[in-house]
Amino acid sequence: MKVLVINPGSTSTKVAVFEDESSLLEKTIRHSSDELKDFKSIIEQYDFRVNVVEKELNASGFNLKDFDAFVGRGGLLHPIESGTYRVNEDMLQDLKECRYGEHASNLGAIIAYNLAQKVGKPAYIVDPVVVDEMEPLARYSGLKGIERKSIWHALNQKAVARRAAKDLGKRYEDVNLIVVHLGGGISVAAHKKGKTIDVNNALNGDGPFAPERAGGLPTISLVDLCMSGKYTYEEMKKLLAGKGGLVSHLGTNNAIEVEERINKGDEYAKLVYEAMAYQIAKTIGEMATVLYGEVDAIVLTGGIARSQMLVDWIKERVSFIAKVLIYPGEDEMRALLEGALRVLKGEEKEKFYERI
Ligand SMILES: Nc1ncnc2c1ncn2[C@@H]1O[C@H](COP(=O)(O)OP(=O)(O)O)[C@@H](O)[C@H]1O
Ligand SMILES: CCCC(=O)OP(=O)(O)O
Repeated sequence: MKVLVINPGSTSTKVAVFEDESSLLEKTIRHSSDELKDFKSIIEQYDFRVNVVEKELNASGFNLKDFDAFVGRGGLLHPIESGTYRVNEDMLQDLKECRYGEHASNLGAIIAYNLAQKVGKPAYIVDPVVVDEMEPLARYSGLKGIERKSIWHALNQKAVARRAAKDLGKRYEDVNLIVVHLGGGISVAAHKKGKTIDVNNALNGDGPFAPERAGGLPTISLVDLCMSGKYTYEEMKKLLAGKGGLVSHLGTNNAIEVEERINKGDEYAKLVYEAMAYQIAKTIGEMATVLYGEVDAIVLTGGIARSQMLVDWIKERVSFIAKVLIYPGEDEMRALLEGALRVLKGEEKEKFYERI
């Protein structure tokens, strides 16, 4: 069975082809903040991202007719349980309207579906960024009517958490982990015996700043900026998610470039990068309290977990809590494949998304 996997992230588009469990192609195409800056919305990026996918397929001699199924990273829908969902009209409508917000992952289902339609095959998403297992206490903010939301790297966090539990010689359902995904956005989650009971909103809300996200901000200063007349509503949203974090301070979403600058003696770049590590460590500390200090391991994953510099800064501050395990990069492409295969092989029932 041949499956095409499409994973649009905020700083990259990842494309993979699998024949059953074997990988035939895995490509990551990175997008600089400069390259994406002129798109007014995520949906406007559709042609650009599809071209990226088609170019990779053509270059490697694949044809859409070769595929039995298409699977995309799942985007901003209403909160749902973990699983493999068949892409349907209800889902497409919410994603196209960006009813629950804008993020590159909204394009995963749309691209997978449109390519699948051309050859009459099914399209799926697996564990989208809105998988919600938060406990009631975690949902409260200090303002009635504003609820904390579970928007995170659910797909990779779940896959890597299972791998870490296995490496600890235990089942995922028997361990407590704090998992940190270090990507264009950063999510820090408390996994308690197989359920993610709390996580920062990696897109907009709380938690550390990230390569292209502002993270938690002093509220009155934020209100002042919103009311200053300098920015429209749309510009303000883009400032917080897209032009925040490293992009805001250093003009780039590329952590490798930041490290190059630091190695050449850029002191400001070093301060900003270390401040990001500081905020990540602080959020790990918060999640340790969520787990009453009973933490089997802290797990660092995502693209920036490849950075020795950032990992060392985080380790210095959190190693007293639990051992730190590093899984650089991500398992998202294989996790998407496995979710689709479970359904295609009849091992699991496909789920259907309904608009509410
Ligand atoms: N070897 C590396 N050292 C430091 N940072 C890295 C390395 N490889 C990738 N990155 C950074 O990881 C980030 C992207 O992470 P990734 O998980 O692929 O992101 P996303 O899926 O959110 O686009 C970028 O800032 C990129 O520069
Ligand atoms: C929308 C939450 C997940 C996220 O931030 O993904 P990226 O790091 O790919 O932007």
